[in-house]
Amino acid sequence: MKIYEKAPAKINLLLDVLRKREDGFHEVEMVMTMVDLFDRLEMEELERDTIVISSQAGYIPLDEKNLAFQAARLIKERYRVPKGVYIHLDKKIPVAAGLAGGSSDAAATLRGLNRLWGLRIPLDELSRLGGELGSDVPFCVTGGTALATGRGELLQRIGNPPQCWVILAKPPINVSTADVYGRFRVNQLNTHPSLARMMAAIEGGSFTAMCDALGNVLESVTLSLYPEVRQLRSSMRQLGADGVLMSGSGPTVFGLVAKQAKAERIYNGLRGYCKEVYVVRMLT
Ligand SMILES: C[C@@](CO)(OP(=O)(O)O)[C@H](O)COP(=O)(O)OP(=O)(O)OC[C@H]1O[C@@H](n2ccc(N)nc2=O)[C@H](O)[C@@H]1O
Ligand SMILES: Nc1ncnc2c1ncn2[C@@H]1O[C@H](COP(=O)(O)OP(=O)(O)O)[C@@H](O)[C@H]1O
Repeated sequence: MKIYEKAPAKINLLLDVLRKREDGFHEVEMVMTMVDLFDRLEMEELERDTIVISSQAGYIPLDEKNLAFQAARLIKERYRVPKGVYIHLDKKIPVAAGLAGGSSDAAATLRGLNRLWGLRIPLDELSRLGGELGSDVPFCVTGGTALATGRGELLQRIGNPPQCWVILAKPPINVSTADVYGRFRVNQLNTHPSLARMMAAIEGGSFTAMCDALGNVLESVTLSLYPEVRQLRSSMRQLGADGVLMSGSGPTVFGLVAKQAKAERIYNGLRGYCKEVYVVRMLT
């Protein structure tokens, strides 16, 4: 039997870091949501007890370093499934972009294999299992819009953000999340974004208030390391985006606008010097 699973990209509408923990991770507060830019996974059961990954993308590992491989191995071992699986990843989400492409592939693998092997694992259990693979995986398992705390694995579902268009632009550099967190110093921050304002904006359905409440403290690291990200952020703003922010540890910058025509104008303006630009919507 063959099954298909979609793996959407995420953006962080708010990302605050509260402190560095003893285990090396950072305690965060994040408001995360999904957008309609997807990787597509095809999974087929194998009688042979092996995990095989393929992809049209030449720039990701296909061995045990692949997060989909790790997800398949984890669920197989934990639930003692004596079967194998072939997983094809049709990659559309840019890699190492701050859009959680790998984490979402891992999450889609957990959801897909739960179905393929008839395991009937409840979604919250699957989400907890995802936490063993990475901090963003639990959110990617459940999707929607959520407030994520802890190292990102503690989730509280919140309402949908006001509908709008999202322009994603990724400069041609790869950013390591570990490196960005490693360079981050919480005591060098002058301000923190207001979670209360973001929550009120979403609850009240106010697009303008949501744009005003956007904030990501990791910009302090990535923007100073990579001037091209800072430049892209300014261009997005100059071209008329109502809200602009870097997603996660970067380097993808997103712009929010209410009208499709404006999104298309910004897309055309950016395409001149940025190859990877997408116009998407938030998934509600
Ligand atoms: C920054 C964020 C925001 O959503 O996303 P991306 O930019 O990766 O998309 C996440 O916090 C990234 O989550 P994820 O990519 O799953 O990170 P992990 O694999 O768990 O961790 C990679 C490394 O980042 C650091 N890390 C991660 C999460 C966290 N709360 N504190 C940390 O210090 C650790 O050094 C860890 O070794
Ligand atoms: N299925 C996958 N898709 C993308 N990257 C993957 C995958 N599996 C492992 N990786 C590795 O994970 C790292 C982070 O990739 P990604 O999840 O796209 O980053 P980010 O969380 O910043 O968006 C990359 O170095 C990549 O080689």
